[in-house]
Amino acid sequence: MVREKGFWKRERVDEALYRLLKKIKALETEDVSVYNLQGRVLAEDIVAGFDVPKFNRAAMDGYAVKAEDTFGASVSNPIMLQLAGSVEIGEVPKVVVESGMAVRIMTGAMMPEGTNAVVMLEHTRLNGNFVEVLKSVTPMKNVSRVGEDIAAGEVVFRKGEILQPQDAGVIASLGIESVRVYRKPRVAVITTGNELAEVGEPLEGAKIYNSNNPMICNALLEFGFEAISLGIARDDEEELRNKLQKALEFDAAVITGGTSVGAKDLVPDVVGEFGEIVFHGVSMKPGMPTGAAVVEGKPVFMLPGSPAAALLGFYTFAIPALYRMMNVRIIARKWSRQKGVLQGRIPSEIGVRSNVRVLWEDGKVYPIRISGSGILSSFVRANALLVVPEDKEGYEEGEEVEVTLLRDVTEVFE
Ligand SMILES: Nc1nc2c(c(=O)[nH]1)N[C@H]1C(S)=C(S)[C@@H](COP(=O)(O)OP(=O)(O)OC[C@H]3O[C@@H](n4cnc5c(N)ncnc54)[C@H](O)[C@@H]3O)O[C@H]1N2
Ligand code: MOO
Repeated sequence: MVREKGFWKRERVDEALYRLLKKIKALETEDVSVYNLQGRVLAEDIVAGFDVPKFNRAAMDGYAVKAEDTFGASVSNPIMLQLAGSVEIGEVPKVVVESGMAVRIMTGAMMPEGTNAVVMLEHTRLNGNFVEVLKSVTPMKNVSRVGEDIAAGEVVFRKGEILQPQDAGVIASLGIESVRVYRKPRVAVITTGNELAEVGEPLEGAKIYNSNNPMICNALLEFGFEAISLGIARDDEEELRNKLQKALEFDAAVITGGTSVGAKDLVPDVVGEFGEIVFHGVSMKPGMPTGAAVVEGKPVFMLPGSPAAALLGFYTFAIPALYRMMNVRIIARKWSRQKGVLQGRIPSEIGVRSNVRVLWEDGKVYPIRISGSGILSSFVRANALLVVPEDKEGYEEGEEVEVTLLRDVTEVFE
């Protein structure tokens, strides 16, 4: 059957997309190793089973001391403490420190019993068996305390997060080997047209090379989806049916070409035999003849053959629909620049470029309080980076700043 009826009724893009998304369900979930989580959508909340760090540990190289022993120490008034040994990193310290003693310690090592602060190496002088303390420390100074990064019982990640390298780091630090994520859609790509030749074949007469298929496969890879090229279907109903049947073994299908009103534009009719056409014809340029169907719950995208229209149709409809299959809507993309009003002052040292981790939410930018280099959770509590350049002394509360997103900002469907 040839339609040759034109697009008198064209639907708005957002309405067409809304109706399509309502008809798509999430795929099933699977357990994936912490080594392979990049870009996967979390299907469960993750709760910390224990405190991170699990023990008080040194945050600087230097000497573990009782802070009270150092009170009043200065360069002009050094306080002498007796060197009582050293703590090896990764080992439970054997020394018990009493008043008047200091123990050599490295960043990350467990604080020995009896100590409550670390004097940085730069603020000491070794003198035989004695350590001269040149600067006093307050209790817990240069100590990373139990649960400072993550507290036991805390919900560290919520379902619907698109996982990033820092998340894998935090998940591993909690001793979790694998997590439940949505399966990634596997998408079949068919390009239609009698004029198409596959790259590698000779180009004869009025033929052109099939550029849409590699383009769409790469666009799928760009977002981490699996692409399966089913090659070219000639403008023949039977051939289209066969290819579509094969495509339906996967989770979704993208077909380009044959969506318009010409005598050879068979795609909507053939797809319509298999399932429900949700829309066909949208008020968008280029891409007016774009359509989508749902067949056995699987989306089938009918993109125009014109390459630029095909790619725009793909980004506009296929990307949101494929993320819908992983139960999320993306509100803002990773690495995008966003504006927001700063909710706290951010000081920065002149001459140093400060990478301040912040939370960007509803047009507001919140500085993340704990952001030392050892605190990986700061990269999870934050979703954006505010760079203070070398020549700036920071930003004031209330200033409008521009941040770079460190993760996709998402919303869950179910
Ligand atoms: N009378 C009308 N004619 C057309 C209309 C219309 O409303 N009324 N719409 C136009 C618009 S807008 C577009 S877009 C195109 C889309 O047509 P189709 O989706 O049917 O695409 P084809 O006719 O198959 O091809 C269009 C164009 O793209 C080239 N093509 C196709 N496949 C590939 C491929 N895999 N790689 C590279 N290039 C490809 C094809 O050779 C054509 O040049 O229709 C207008 N016509
Ligand atoms: O609407 Mo078509 O502009 O050429 O895709």
